[in-house]
Amino acid sequence: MSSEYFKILKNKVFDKSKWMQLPRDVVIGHDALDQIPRVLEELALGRSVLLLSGPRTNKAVGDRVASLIEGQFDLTRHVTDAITPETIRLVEEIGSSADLIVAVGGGRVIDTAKIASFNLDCQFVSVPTAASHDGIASSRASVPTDEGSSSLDAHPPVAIVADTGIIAAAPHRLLASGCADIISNYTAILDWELAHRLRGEVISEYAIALSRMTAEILVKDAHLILPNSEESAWLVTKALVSSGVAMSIAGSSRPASGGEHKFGHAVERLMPGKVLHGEACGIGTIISMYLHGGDWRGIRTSLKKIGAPTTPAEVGLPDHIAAEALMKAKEIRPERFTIFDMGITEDSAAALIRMLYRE
Ligand SMILES: NC(=O)C1=CN([C@@H]2O[C@H](COP(=O)(O)OP(=O)(O)OC[C@H]3O[C@@H](n4cnc5c(N)ncnc54)[C@H](OP(=O)(O)O)[C@@H]3O)[C@@H](O)[C@H]2O)C=CC1
Ligand SMILES: O=C(CO)COP(=O)(O)O
Ligand SMILES: [Zn+2]
Repeated sequence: MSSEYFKILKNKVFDKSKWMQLPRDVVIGHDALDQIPRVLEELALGRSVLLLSGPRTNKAVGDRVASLIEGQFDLTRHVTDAITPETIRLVEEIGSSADLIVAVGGGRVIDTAKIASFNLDCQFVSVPTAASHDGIASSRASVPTDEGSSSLDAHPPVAIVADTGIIAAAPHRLLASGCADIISNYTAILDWELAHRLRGEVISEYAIALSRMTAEILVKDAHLILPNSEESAWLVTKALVSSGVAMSIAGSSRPASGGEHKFGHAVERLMPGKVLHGEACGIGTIISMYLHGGDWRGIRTSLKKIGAPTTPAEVGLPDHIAAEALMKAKEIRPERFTIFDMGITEDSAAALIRMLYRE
């Protein structure tokens, strides 16, 4: 092995063209939460655990996880209610002597743990309480910033424990949002291939194949995705893990995030907290697929079947904000070339919103 390889190892700088990081243990199923003590013992990373959760999930699931591991591990708990540089720094302070962070919650909690553990040089375990996003297993972390850059290099969880009972009991809106996050892989891939043809951007055929296959399986099984069903929770969680692995293979979020995600990030900036991540990305996928000349009606049908919103109005987003988000999308992470960089104007953005969401 080259000396460069060792230099990379020593400095913990991950050259994503050479180095894929993947989760080690993945436990998905009924009562999976009960496996947490065993998973932590087998990881043997130390006794000091920071348990991180969100305001809602702390009571519902955080308390259960705490009761399973306290006594066996030296436990500190913290509830985080947003993902900002400040909230991440606070987690880093509280967790400065932790051997491991256990993140119990939605995407914001998991991403916070991902970044804090990466910066603290310790591992984290992902305990999703909802199948609402494909960051469950990914090595990327999404953070809104003023510059518009929203995806950071981090590391994947060392283990994932996804309890299908808990995920099935979460509001269906969250599960549908996770499905929409997966369905958006279709246009993310088209954007990546476009950037490859037009700009010579390097693509990963393996990451593309896995990402596309994940979306295809989900769409094929759309009729099985129902509220309050552990089978549905299991299907969607597996898809989210698979999509996260595609990102790890790519070394970027490219196979799962294109123009539809930039639109989603723009919506989040214009109306923070109004629309779930996957919901906004799903709505953006319809426009992106239309512009790519693909089967945008098929995308809309799949989203509807799953119970995900297909129009800005359904999520309380006024048309003019949706049009503004479409214009703003290209300012977000401008180095990521997508179909939305191909000449959208204010007039065409407004016309697209009117036409695609009124039919
Ligand atoms: N790193 C990556 O690769 C990816 C990252 N993301 C990021 O993830 C985030 C989106 O994740 P998402 O989960 O949609 O949003 P949030 O983490 O904001 O969660 C949405 C809401 O759902 C609540 N919730 C979670 N689980 C349950 C449950 N079991 N019962 C009731 N309520 C529950 C949360 O509670 P609480 O208040 O307790 O938090 C929160 O209020 C975004 O920041 C996005 O950018 C998305 C995709 C990929
Ligand atoms: O949401 C993601 C994939 O679903 C991650 O994408 P971003 O890199 O756009 O944050
Ligand atoms: Zn996403």
